[in-house]
Amino acid sequence: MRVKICGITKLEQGDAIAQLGATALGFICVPSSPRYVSAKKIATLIQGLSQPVDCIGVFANSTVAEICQTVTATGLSGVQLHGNESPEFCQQLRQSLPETEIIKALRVRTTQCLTNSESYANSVDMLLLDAYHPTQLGGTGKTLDWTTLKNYKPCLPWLLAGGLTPDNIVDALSLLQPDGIDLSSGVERSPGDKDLGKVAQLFTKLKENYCLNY
Ligand SMILES: O=C(O)c1ccccc1NCC(=O)[C@H](O)[C@H](O)COP(=O)(O)O
Repeated sequence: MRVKICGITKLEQGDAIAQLGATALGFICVPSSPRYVSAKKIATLIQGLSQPVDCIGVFANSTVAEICQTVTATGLSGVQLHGNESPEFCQQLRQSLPETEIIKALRVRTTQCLTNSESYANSVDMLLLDAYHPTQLGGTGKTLDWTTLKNYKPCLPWLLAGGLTPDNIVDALSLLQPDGIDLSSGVERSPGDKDLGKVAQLFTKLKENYCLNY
């Protein structure tokens, strides 16, 4: 199972989180976020990591040119689109960045969102389901209604996000079988400042309950 920890802003924390078992680190490229990191900073963070890990840049309603520029400048291995990007936009991005993983985040407001997720089948590699919030795009700490996802079997692999914590992860994974999980505020002290104790607790829970080998 993939485990993505999002909102990394400090090298020592990103490195420690990768060593604890994260398979992906997320870097927020949305300037209005308190977790925003510039392309220059992301490049430094990625270069400083002591072990290989997927490095995902999180964008919201950026242009193809802006995303390509950031990917080229940083060495990101993937991008997560967290705004209102259409399947056509994702297709265009894929043509411009054929080697880069593309994850489309859907902020689930109604069950119609889940049906619409099928329209991304040919334009992205993975889906991420996050909670809807009226004023914030992500990192809200708000959970999805997991029961509405019980029969969700999309045509693409998917990550469960939204308000996951070391305390609720076992409940979430006992109901759902995503291909991976994504956490941000549930493992931090304040926006962008990760709590390594909470990250360690998360991996302990995952190992105890799912026999994960890290
Ligand atoms: O985290 C942010 O500040 C953010 C800002 C703008 C767009 C996306 C953002 N985060 C995206 C993520 O992938 C978060 O990990 C995801 O929303 C889950 O966050 P949380 O509920 O805090 O675990």
